[in-house]
Amino acid sequence: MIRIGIINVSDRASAGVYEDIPGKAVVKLLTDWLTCDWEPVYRVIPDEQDQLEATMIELADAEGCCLVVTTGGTGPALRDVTPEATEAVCQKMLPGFGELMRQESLKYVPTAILSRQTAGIRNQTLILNLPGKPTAIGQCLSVVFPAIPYCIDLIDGPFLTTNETILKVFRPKS
Ligand SMILES: Nc1ncnc2c1ncn2[C@@H]1O[C@H](COP(=O)(O)OP(=O)(O)OP(=O)(O)O)[C@@H](O)[C@H]1O
Ligand SMILES: Nc1nc2c(c(=O)[nH]1)N[C@H]1C(S)=C(S)[C@@H](COP(=O)(O)O)O[C@H]1N2
Repeated sequence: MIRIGIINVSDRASAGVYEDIPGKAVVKLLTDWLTCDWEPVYRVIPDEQDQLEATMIELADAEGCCLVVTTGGTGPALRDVTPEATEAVCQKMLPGFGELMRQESLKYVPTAILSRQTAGIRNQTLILNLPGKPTAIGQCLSVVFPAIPYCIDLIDGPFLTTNETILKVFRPKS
């Protein structure tokens, strides 16, 4: 079974102050888009770098997720450490993901440039950061997702398929 990790990184959501809306939004989008069998491995944790790194490692190495999507903690605030945690656990960074998501987000908010969201590879797992704003989830994920299945092919992960009438993926012809 294909497994995809979702980590909602938020002090307030993890404390139950508000609902983990961004994490649930990721699950909903993937459910709508993916036609292959998959299951979410879901976590809600505070903005603590040690805990975030440990959770990313757990989902990648122990839970076998081919993709781990984080929400929140990408901004300039003191407690925002998601990109640092991502860099710490990845062997390779893929800065194009952050560049494209910021470019897309700028169509909606001038504060898009405040997100340091990035992506990287840990062994056979792609780790991708999204901002915590619930409205940012679809805006960011839909613009980068067309490249994600091929990225996972390149790290010898499972073959992801989508409903092409909703979201078309791109795989270069060999
Ligand atoms: N579940 C949610 N419901 C409503 N708004 C949310 C939710 N999650 C995030 N947000 C909004 O997105 C912003 C950024 O999310 P993020 O999770 O990074 O929050 P934050 O301000 O760093 O604080 P916290 O870590 O306590 O969530 C929040 O300030 C809030 O406005
Ligand atoms: N698409 C989109 N991107 C966005 C936003 C948004 O509302 N929509 N908010 C921005 C703001 S205000 C901040 S501070 C940064 C970081 O958010 P985070 O700390 O929740 O990850 O994301 C930015 N990117």
